[in-house]
Amino acid sequence: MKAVHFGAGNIGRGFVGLLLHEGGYDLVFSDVAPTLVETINAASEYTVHEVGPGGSDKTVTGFRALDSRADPDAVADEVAAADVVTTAVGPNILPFVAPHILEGLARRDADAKPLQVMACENAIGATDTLRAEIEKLAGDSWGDLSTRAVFANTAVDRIVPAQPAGAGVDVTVEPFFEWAIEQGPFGGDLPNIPGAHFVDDLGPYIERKLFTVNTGHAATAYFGAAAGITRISDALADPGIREKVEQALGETSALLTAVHGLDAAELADYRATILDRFANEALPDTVQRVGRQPLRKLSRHERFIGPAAAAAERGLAVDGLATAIASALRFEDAADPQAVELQERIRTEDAAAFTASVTGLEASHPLFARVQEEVGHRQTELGVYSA
Ligand SMILES: NC(=O)c1ccc[n+]([C@@H]2O[C@H](COP(=O)([O-])OP(=O)(O)OC[C@H]3O[C@@H](n4cnc5c(N)ncnc54)[C@H](O)[C@@H]3O)[C@@H](O)[C@H]2O)c1
Ligand SMILES: O=P(O)(O)OC[C@@H](O)[C@@H](O)[C@H](O)[C@H](O)CO
Repeated sequence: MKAVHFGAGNIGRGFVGLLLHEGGYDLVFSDVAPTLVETINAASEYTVHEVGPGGSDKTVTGFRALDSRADPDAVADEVAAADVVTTAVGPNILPFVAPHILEGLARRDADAKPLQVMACENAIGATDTLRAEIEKLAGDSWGDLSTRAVFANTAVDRIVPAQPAGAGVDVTVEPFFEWAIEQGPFGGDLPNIPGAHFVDDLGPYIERKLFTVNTGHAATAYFGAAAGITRISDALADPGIREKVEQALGETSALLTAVHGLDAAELADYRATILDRFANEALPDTVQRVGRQPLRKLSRHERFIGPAAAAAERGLAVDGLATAIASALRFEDAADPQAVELQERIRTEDAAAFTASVTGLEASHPLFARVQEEVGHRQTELGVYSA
């Protein structure tokens, strides 16, 4: 069995690649970073170091890597002959992966089993987004090609920090992981991924994950950055920060109970487990990595505005989420183009226009005025004019 995985970065090697290897797949990584591709091809095995309570080392073998910019032809051939294709490139990169999958489907034997495609990104419906990109590119030819692949949404959860320079292909990760996958699209012929669980309705799983793990993580990062803290575990060790993160997560849990009927006591346990994971001192994770791309994180269906908007529509509390959003508006990182753009725009756009374009909220939405108010506070703090 063969799996082609796009994005040989942190989660690609430290989670998706590891589980596919354990499931018996030969692994072909496809990436656009030539040095990373070379380093992977120079190694015959790599180690996934799980650090923290219960962690152990896992060895991955049977892999190689391709540079999809230098050798798109080889990537298409690998996709044509693969059983599974996965991605972990970032939701904004999916349009650049789509042409490779489409070309692979065009070259695929029409009698072969359908290719099983799963995007493993932190976003609701990421595989649907990838499929839509492929369909758009294919145009009229999609009618024939669509039978050559099945597409399943997934929710992946494992914290994989940025790896230190010199680590080679090895990856340091937390021991915890969870991978939930929609099972309907496979028609009973499930991919062999040990430890993954297949579910009928992914909606509650992806929302529970994104609006708890990722809301709490990003809130910890932005509160931590505002306090001059670098490590996520140090940020959460600050009682004032922890209290604010817990307040925001109390609100997202109330929403998940209201929308999906999730049990409040089980959600409390889930939150406690997650905060323990953030507090893992053995994991060298930073507020810069977790807070990266703040414009994406402040967009309409993401970890802050998504749950806060839905909560406001139901008349549920949003004070904790609004405080986290206010902190996100203060995130600065000269090495992160979105953080630079965020700070530039907050200095130059009026509060209402900024709120509308960054969050995607309509001015009439019950959350709009609250976010606009936080934008105004930030502008006052910066001494810039707000209309
Ligand atoms: N790191 C985590 O803890 C974690 C956990 C769950 C989900 N995720 C999600 O996984 C995705 C990747 O995150 P990451 O932390 O591994 O990031 P990363 O930056 O470590 O890895 C991304 C990789 O994608 C490669 N890439 C960029 N453009 C590409 C292209 N066009 N084709 C192929 N490869 C390309 C990059 O070179 C890089 O190696 C994101 O959507 C993230 O939200 C990350
Ligand atoms: O990858 P992002 O930028 O969407 O979010 C940063 C982190 O919160 C994220 O990578 C987590 O570590 C991960 O989602 C844990 O499963």
